[in-house]
Amino acid sequence: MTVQFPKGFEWGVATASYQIEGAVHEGGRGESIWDRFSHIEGNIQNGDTGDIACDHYHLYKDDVALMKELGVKTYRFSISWPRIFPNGTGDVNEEGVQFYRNLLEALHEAGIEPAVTLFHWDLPQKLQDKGGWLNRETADAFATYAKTCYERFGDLVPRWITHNEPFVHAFLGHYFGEMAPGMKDLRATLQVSHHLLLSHGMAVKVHRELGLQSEIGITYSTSSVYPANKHVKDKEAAELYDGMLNKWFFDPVLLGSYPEDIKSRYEEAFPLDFIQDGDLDTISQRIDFCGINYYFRTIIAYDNTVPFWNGREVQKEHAERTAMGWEVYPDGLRQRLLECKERYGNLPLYITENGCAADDVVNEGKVDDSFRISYLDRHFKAMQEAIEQDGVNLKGYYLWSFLDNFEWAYGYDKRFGIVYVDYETLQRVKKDSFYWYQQVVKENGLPS
Ligand SMILES: OC[C@@H]1[C@@H](O)[C@H](O)[C@@H](O)c2[nH]c(CCc3ccccc3)c[n+]21
Repeated sequence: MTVQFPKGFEWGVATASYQIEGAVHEGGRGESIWDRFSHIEGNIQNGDTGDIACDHYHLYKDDVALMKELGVKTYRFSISWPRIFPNGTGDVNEEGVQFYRNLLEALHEAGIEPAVTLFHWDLPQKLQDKGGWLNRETADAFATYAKTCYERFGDLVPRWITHNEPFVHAFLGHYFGEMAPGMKDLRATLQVSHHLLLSHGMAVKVHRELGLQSEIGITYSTSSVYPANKHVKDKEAAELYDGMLNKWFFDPVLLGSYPEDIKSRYEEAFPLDFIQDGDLDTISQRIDFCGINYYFRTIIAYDNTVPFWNGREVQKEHAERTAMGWEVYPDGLRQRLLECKERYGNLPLYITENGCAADDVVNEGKVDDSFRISYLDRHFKAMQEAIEQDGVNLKGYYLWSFLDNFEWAYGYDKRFGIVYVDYETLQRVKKDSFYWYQQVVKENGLPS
């Protein structure tokens, strides 16, 4: 018995601009915060940068041809804001517009539907110089950038995603400090996260005002959060961590309010006075779908040395892990999808990212990545159970990632692609998982 998906389920692949494009000084592109951050000694493993990456900027036609061979219905990628507005605002860079029109036309020719992410962390440096997302005016700049993209590309884009993972950009970029712009300040982090969500709402509003036929949503990083054991302290800590990681970002958009339990703890330390009247109405504009990026589950133990959410991540002994050290836990995906349905109702969901890093090597022109095939197979089974048994309104899946690419602070060591990239020659090599996924797409299901 094969594992069958509903008719019309959309199979896709995903990438992001800074991670694959390269050509950072070409086509009129302005500097982004990731150009600045990756060129600071010590920030990125092996001193890697996105200067060349997969050189997708020059090789996009070959990459689209590979996607066509793969047979996917849809392709999620991000537009680099500093290619459209080199200074963040002001004059539009026509060369940048032309690059994305060329890409969109190649996808259209190939019969592949684009899902375009407006912001996947590569903020124009000029805006960062004026405070970045700490500055409420960056939300206005984002709405102008979004409007320009709708106007220039709207005829070729059926699906828009405002933001990729506001939690990661806010917390890893402004609290934990391991991502651009490399800050370590919780109050700043919460102000950034609010302005990210506000800009999302403003961009949705503009989309509706233009009366576009396309659909629009937002993509969240997410994880199902489990208490380390049955103690009430661990359960409370898991609740607060879930509030910090998930509810803080999902609730304002889908319920129109911040979660009280974690909000009151933050307010004990500082006023959340960056939240202005009317902001939550703007943020909670109706959206057409929600994107879910799931990779692993999270286990939390009570730890009162951790401020605000009093919990720290603990690792399950002897768990199966990917090359990122992330636990392979497919049931956590089903759990998280069900939680979303139960808390937010049954709005359409897409898995906008899922996949795994593995230590892939090329051997006589082939890459045996059976571990990745096993990871994907088990997550597809969990998705299918969520649809068939839990009634989750899951409409599609974007595999992270189409190509091996620049894995942020980890550089190029971590390979997530179903297509291997030789960074010396930029040659692409189809991994075994490429052929396996090609079959899944063709059959709309798994051989059991
Ligand atoms: O790490 C693999 C990919 C990145 O290459 C993508 O650019 C980014 O969108 C992305 N997000 C995640 C998950 C991040 C996460 C952090 C903390 C909690 C839950 C999820 C994994 N990935």
